[in-house]
Amino acid sequence: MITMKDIVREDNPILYKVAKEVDLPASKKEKETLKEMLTYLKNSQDDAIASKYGLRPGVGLAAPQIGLSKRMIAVHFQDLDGRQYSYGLINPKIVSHSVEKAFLTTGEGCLSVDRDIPGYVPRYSKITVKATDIEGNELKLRLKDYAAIVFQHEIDHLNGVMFFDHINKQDPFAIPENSHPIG
Ligand SMILES: O=CN(O)C[C@@H](CC1CCCC1)C(=O)N1NCCC[C@H]1C(=O)Nc1ccccn1
Ligand code: NI
Repeated sequence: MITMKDIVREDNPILYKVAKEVDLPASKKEKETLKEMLTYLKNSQDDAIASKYGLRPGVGLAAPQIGLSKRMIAVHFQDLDGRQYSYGLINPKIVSHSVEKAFLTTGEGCLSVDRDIPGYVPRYSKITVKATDIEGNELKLRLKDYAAIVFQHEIDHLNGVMFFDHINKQDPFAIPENSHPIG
């Protein structure tokens, strides 16, 4: 079972590497790991389990965060329209995106960052993601707003990019042009 001790923190160089593509079909071990990542998210959102094991609630997790430099992510959340997303994805790729941007009014955090870093994180408001799921099916997901933000945060981790890299250094709360707030 993945717990907070398995999650690497921002001083770990693995978070700044470009993760390697997974050779398909994924190995038994890779599939098992991806399932465990999804289970972490579900556990972390269950108050009883989260408090019992001291889990920080998360809606997404990328393999580098558990010390594995492989292109695998898990997401488990409902968007603001109540749409449920629960996926373990292999080699996710953003194949197209809007010009328009969006940002969470709360800013962002990260399970690998044990401090609050204030500021808006501008991201594309719409993206299309292609990936392979745990069963080996090719997926094409059209995502917008909160869902688009979560997936971009996770795919960034596969490219060694952290949420704070996107915050405007001069004015962290500057409203990016051609963008809209979420939440
Ligand atoms: O790479 C992945 N991560 O670092 C886990 C992050 C991913 C999200 C951050 C912004 C977009 C994706 C994460 O989930 N969080 N960030 C740190 C603490 C809070 C937590 C969170 O937003 N929790 C949450 C939100 C809504 C409902 C339930 N729980
Ligand atoms: Ni993160």
